[in-house]
Amino acid sequence: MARARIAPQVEVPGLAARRIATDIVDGVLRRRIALDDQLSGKSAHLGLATLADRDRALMRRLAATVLRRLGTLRHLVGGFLDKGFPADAPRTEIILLVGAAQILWLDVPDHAAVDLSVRLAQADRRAARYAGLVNAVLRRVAQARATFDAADVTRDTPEWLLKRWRKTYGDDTAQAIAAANGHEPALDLTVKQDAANWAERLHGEVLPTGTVRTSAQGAISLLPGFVEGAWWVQDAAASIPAHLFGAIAGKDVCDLCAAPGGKSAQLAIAGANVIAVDRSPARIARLKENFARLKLNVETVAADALEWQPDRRFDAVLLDAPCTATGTIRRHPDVPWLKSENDLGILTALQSRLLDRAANLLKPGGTLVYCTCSLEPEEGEAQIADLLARDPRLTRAPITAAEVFGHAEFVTRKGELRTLPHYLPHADPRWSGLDGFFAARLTRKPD
Ligand SMILES: C[S@@+](CC[C@H](N)C(=O)[O-])C[C@H]1O[C@@H](n2cnc3c(N)ncnc32)[C@H](O)[C@@H]1O
Repeated sequence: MARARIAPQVEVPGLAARRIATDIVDGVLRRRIALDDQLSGKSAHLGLATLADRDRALMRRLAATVLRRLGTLRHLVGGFLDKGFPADAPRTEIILLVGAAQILWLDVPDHAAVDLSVRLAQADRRAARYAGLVNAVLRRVAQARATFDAADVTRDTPEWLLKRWRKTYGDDTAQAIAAANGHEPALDLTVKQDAANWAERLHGEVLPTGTVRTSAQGAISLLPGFVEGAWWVQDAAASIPAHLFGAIAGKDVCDLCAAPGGKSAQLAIAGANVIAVDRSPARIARLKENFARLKLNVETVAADALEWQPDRRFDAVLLDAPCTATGTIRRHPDVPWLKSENDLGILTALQSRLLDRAANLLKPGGTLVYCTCSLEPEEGEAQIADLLARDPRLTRAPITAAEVFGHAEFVTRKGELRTLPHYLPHADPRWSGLDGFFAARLTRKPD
C-alpha cells in the first residue's frame, strides 16, 4: 500500500466527538480501561471537557453502541476486508467500527459518517495509509444496511460467556439474555420518597420494585431532584437485596462492600444504623459525596473487609461482593470484553473468604444477605451451597415471591433471588429488563 501523508486535523463539527469515542473504545479494547473510568473521575478522557452537551451525549452513545454490538460490527465490517483488519494500524479497526455504528444505528447521514471516519484515519500516523480503505468499506456498509441482519445478537456475546449461559440457563434463555443486552436500557432511580411524584416530574414510571424508570437523557446532575438529593441512580434489580432484611429500623447493619453506596443509602433511609466499609479509599470518597448530597448520615470505614476488626458484631450484614458483573452488560457493555473466565476463579475465591468474614461479624440470630450482579452460578448459588456446607451456624432463610413485589419468577426453588436481564418485559425494549442479580438470605443460629 502507498505511503499516505498524515493530514493535519481540521476541526470540523462533530469530529471531536468521533475522535473521543474512538479513543475510548480503543481504551477498552486495547488498554483494558473500563468505560465508566474513561467517562468520569481521575482517568476520564481529557477531551470530554471540550465537548458541548449534545456532542458528549453522542460520543457516549457511540462508544456504548460499538461495545454493545462489537461482534456484529466486526462480522459485518470484517466481511468487506479481504486481508482482515490491518494489524500494522490497529486504530483503523476502531475507526471502521465507530463509522459503521453511526451508519447502522445512529441518526447520522451516511456521507457524514464516512467523511468523519476518513478524517480520523488521515490524522492517525499509522491508519493514514488506510484512509482510502476506510472510505470504501464504510460505503459498502451503507449499501449493505438494508439487507444485513443485525438482529443476531448472539455474536455480541463472547463465545466463552454464551457457552456458560447456555449450560446454566438453556439455549432459549441464553438467547434472551443476549438479546436483552443488545438494548440500551432506560435510567433507573431509587427515590427517597414519593416515587409517583418523581416519576411524573421525570416523565417516567414506577416499577413494581418502587424504582422510577425514566428515559431522561443528558447529564444526570442536571436532572430535577439531583441537587436536592431526592434520588440516586440504581438499577431496579440492585435495589432488591436491601429489602430482604425486612424491618431494619434501629438495627446495627454492616455493609461490607459498600461503595458507591446505593444499598447503604436504602438501609439508612429504612432507619438502620449503617456502617459502610469498602476497600477502596477513592470509592469511599465517592460514597461520602453521595451521602452528603442525599443528606444521609452513615459511618464509613476505608478498609479491607478481610482484615477489618470492628469492636462489635452486627444484627445484619450485607455482602454485595465484587464479581464478574456479567448481569450488568446492558448498562456496562464493556464488561464482556474486559472480563475473562480467569477472573471467575480469582473472584470466587475472594467471595468465599468475604462470606466467611461476613458470617463471623454476625450476632447470633443475625441476618446475612449476600448478593452479586453476576449471572454465573459459581458467584451465586454455588457460593451459598458451599458456605452452608462448611458453616453449620448458618441456615438459609428462604425469600418469598411476596418479598420481591410478587415476582415469583425472581425466586428459585431454594428461595434465592435470581433476576435475569430479559425479565420485566415491555413492548418498548428500552423500557424492559433489569440487571441479572443473585441474592440469598441466611440467618445465624443462636449460640
Ligand atoms: C459490587 S461493588 C459494591 C456496590 C455497592 N454495594 C452499592 O450498592 O453501591 C463491590 C465493592 O467491593 C469493594 N471491595 C472489593 N474487595 C473488597 C474487600 N476485600 N473489602 C472491602 N471492600 C471490597 C470494591 O471496592 C467495590 O466498591
